[in-house]
Amino acid sequence: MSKIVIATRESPLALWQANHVADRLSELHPELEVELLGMTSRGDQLLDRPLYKVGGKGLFVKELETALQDGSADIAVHSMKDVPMALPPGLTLGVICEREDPTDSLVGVSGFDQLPQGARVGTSSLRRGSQLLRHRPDLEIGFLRGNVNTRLAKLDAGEFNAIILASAGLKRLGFEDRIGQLIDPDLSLPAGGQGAVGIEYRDGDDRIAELLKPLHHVQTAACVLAERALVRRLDGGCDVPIASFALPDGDGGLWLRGRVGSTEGKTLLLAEGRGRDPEVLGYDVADQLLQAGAAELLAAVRG
Ligand SMILES: NCc1[nH]cc(CCC(=O)O)c1CC(=O)O
Repeated sequence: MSKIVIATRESPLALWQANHVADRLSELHPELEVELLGMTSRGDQLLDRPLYKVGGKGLFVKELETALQDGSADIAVHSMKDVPMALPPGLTLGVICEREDPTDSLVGVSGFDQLPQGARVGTSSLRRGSQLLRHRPDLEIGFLRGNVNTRLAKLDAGEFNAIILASAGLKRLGFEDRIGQLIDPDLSLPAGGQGAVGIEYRDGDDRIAELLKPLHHVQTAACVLAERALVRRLDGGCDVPIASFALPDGDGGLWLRGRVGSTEGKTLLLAEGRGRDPEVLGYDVADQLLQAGAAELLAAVRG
């Protein structure tokens, strides 16, 4: 009997996603033995500091990739938002599953108009903070990290008037009723890969590629490829204020929007484009942002 070992982080959301992949694999291949290998990542340990200060890139995936490289696991299930733009040699992100809701959600109040002047909103994402301050410069952005459940508990303990979380995580974990408002992407353009789950495995592992094939979602993969090409060109990750979001343009191509902001929300560079080749489109929109001064803005954020 053949077997597949799935490496996953142990946060409730990561476990939900890994179990979801495990369930789908068991349905597709009833004889397959599916095993989960839970691991703690550096990103789950260093919770007292913002990601951009502890070297955000790769903090959530490194341990999982090591398990793939040393053979203790066959696949790793990731939130695409957390996966660095450059993969280690010998590994591939061959499968991107169908995207859940890619938006950000406002939790705690039913809309931004419900927040009084100077209200405290929790998020440690520079991307969310920058866009939110542009919309409502009076708000105070408060430090908020930890897994989805921890963040909701901090809101409930009264540390914030409202918090912002990815809609996908809330929906997957059964917290849909906590969503006060799905924030329009025009107000908070999502991060590259947000809402999509990707599966990484050893390049050339044909047995695994064959088992996973039905989980791949072509349209999601094209969108995420374009979004990540943009972020890669800007040398960014989820640790910098870059938004990158693609949608099918209804004409067989993609519509990609990108934004780069300053942390205090005063500057927000916008660019967009349409095209059929996801990577070319991503680089094209990134180049527009670079021409508008994105590199200087990001250098100032990184300090
Ligand atoms: N950085 C943490 C992280 N990585 C992926 C998600 C949500 C799920 C997703 O985007 O697929 C979250 C939590 C959040 O941003 O609220």
